[in-house]
Amino acid sequence: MYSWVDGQPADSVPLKDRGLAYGDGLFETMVVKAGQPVLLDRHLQRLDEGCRRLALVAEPTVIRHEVLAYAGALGSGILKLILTRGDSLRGYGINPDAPVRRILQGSPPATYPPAHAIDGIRLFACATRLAEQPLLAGLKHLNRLEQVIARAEWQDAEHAEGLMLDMSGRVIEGVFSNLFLVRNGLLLTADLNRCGVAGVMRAEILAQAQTLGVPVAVADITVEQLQQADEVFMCNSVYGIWPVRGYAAMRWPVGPLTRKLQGIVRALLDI
Ligand SMILES: C=C(O[C@@H]1C=C(C(=O)O)C=C[C@H]1N)C(=O)O
Ligand SMILES: Cc1ncc(COP(=O)(O)O)c(C=O)c1O
Repeated sequence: MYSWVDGQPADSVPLKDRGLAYGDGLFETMVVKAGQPVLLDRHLQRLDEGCRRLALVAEPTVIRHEVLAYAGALGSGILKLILTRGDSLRGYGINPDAPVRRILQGSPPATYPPAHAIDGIRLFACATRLAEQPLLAGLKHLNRLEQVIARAEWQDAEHAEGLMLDMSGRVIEGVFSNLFLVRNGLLLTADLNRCGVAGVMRAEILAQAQTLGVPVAVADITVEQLQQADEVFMCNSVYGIWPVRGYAAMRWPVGPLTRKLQGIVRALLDI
């Protein structure tokens, strides 16, 4: 399906686009089912927060309207929304008059091996560490070189995802997912105030767990805590939940809370 730029069919952006020059922008990747974007409100909420923190002046009503129209035309698949700070001349200085650019791209539904969700995955131990930058932490901004470098660390099919630590050795997230662990009935995910992307699926899982009455915590996670976990799983807004069976020499069974949350998320994503 054709991409749209500022609401019009297009397959290119100007060379002066600041998303290209500096990664000056944000993106959202969402699943579309029967013409409807799944978890749209959460995606738009994160985008709004990103716009606020980067001082990007976007038009939320126009964006929502355009995403819904594009999703309707796509039918089912993956919708990627990119916002950039539009055009500027050479140099970092912002042109306050340049309108934010909206890019919408559609692709076919994701085709991950069903075994990832059924049997669980092994995590590659990424050597690439996440740098701490509270100004950007949590945002899904366009500067994703850490993830690009980390994803190039492994090519084998044994590892479906990689685990990333921060510079201090805290367990943060996957290369394209967030991490949860379960220990003595408590569901724990990493504090993302220094680095990491605050995933839409992570937010949904925290909310669903609270509805189920499961105690949840958002806190720093050490490698020792990971080792002692009863269950570990990864999540993102496209594949839902993948149980984790192994990381380095650590092993975990696929546990009951992982399966329960997986069932809820599968129903949401219709997978
Ligand atoms: C990097 C993108 O999106 C992320 C990756 C996935 C995925 O590969 O499953 C899903 C959602 C996002 N977390 C992208 O370019 O769309
Ligand atoms: C680094 C990183 N962490 C986490 C996620 C999961 O985010 P979401 O649940 O919004 O798909 C992504 C997806 O892009 C990501 O790139």
